[in-house]
Amino acid sequence: MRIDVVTIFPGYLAPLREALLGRAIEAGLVEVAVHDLRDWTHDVHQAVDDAPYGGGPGMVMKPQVWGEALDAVLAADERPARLVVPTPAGRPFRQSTAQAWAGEQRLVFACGRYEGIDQRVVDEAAARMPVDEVSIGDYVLVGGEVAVLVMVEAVARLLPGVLGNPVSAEQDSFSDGLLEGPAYTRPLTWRGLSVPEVLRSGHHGAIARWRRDRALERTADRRPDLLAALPADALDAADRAF
Ligand SMILES: Nc1ncccc1[N+](=O)[O-]
Repeated sequence: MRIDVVTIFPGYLAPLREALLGRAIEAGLVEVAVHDLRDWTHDVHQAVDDAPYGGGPGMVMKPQVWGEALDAVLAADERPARLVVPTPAGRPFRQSTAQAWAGEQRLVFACGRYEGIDQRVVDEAAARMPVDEVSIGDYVLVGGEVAVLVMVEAVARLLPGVLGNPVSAEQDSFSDGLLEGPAYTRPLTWRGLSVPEVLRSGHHGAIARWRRDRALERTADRRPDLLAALPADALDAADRAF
């Protein structure tokens, strides 16, 4: 997969080259190219924004600059691309979104700052490629760069070979619609607190049942909305206690 990010703060995306993702890039599992939007300005001030039509606070990013930038970035590789625009006004980004995007050959992220990007950039792009305006949460960040770090990590870890043990991608929180329950490792007792007996029993059936009960309990407590959204057949008789 090739990932391109267009931003006025390329330095914000430096963490993409660290750790897990850094190794995936070195292994050629994913290519990442970060582009400075200002490279496509032509004025001495390298202006990327202007006052909003209709008035109101803040500035809107100019369509001409974005149009030239996206044309150039898209032309750099013939693989079909999906354009992703992080925005608080977007559809929610979920694990299912990450799973869907993991099948893409190319993702191009357009990081908006200020009050966003002139809508015509998205509308014009949508005529020639899939475009997703997505939000990582109901709070307002200063720009889309942090959201891109979140989304790239969520997608890249699903790519074959990126995670050491791929099974854990399936057993993630959300992959079965429930939150993950508590996890424990050595020592057996720590500051007077012991690991639940069942996890040391070697009885895989009981362990699986205990883990599901803890996941159901935690989901009912912290995310009742997820429990309510589960398909009817997702809960078996033993689950219905929650
Ligand atoms: N929440 C956000 N705030 C600003 C830009 C992007 C955002 N997002 O969630 O993608």
